[in-house]
Amino acid sequence: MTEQPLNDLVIDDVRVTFDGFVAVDGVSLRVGPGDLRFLIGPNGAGKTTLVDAITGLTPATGSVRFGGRELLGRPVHRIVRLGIGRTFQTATVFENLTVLQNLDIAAGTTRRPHTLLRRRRTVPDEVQRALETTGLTGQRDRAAGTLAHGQKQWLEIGMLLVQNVQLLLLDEPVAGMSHEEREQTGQLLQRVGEDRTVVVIEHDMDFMRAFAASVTVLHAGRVLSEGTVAEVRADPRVQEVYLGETAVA
Ligand SMILES: Nc1ncnc2c1ncn2[C@@H]1O[C@H](COP(=O)(O)OP(=O)(O)OP(=O)(O)O)[C@@H](O)[C@H]1O
Repeated sequence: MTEQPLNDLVIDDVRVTFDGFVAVDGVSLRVGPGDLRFLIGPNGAGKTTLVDAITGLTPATGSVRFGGRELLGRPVHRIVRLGIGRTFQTATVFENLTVLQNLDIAAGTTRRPHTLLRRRRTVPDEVQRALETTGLTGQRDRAAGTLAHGQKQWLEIGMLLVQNVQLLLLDEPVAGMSHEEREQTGQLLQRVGEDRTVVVIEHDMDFMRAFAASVTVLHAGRVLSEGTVAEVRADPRVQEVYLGETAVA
């Protein structure tokens, strides 16, 4: 096995209930670095709730381990410190600050607030690498609020990279993007996923088909199917669930 077990995400029998309603009903799955796992499923399947459980936003039972460490029961900030980061459907960047300043703040550099706002000659290595990986080098002095929609999402991913995040959980990263932005985002996720563990919640089946290395299908809080894109597309249970929705097959 070439995977580093240390950075495997191992989810075992996770359950989340809201006032007796079971939103996640005993989900188990495993994702390793180098994989690009897409988490798909109809509305209400439990995808976001599962990610909320992993990141400490909602209480859950069972076990979620990353790098061998149990995450369930830890507060959000401690989970972040273990190298776990997520994005939401709407990018959360500081619109009035430049791309560089956003990355600086995410990197937690020790500069004081007033010096953070000043332009500077040297850029820390991890910030430079994040600019290059996300293709934002040419935009570094632009206010984040003036970026195109896709660029804001890439900046948000860059903000996770400078924090040395090893597990990225991305919620519909290409929603609202142009075709070209989707292609670029897919390539970015492939680069990021080469040596990190990446889980992408997605409704866009074309994007999933083009870029997923593996797929987990959730339905009614449970894992319905799992495998390569071809395997889940061929699964009659998946076709049944998606009948009348976006065609998977
Ligand atoms: N805080 C909450 N309180 C009560 N029910 C909730 C809460 N959060 C989610 N749910 C319910 O849990 C179920 C799973 O929701 P979740 O948002 O995880 O689904 P999803 O697969 O992410 O759907 P979508 O693709 O529409 O975002 C839904 O029936 C939802 O209504």
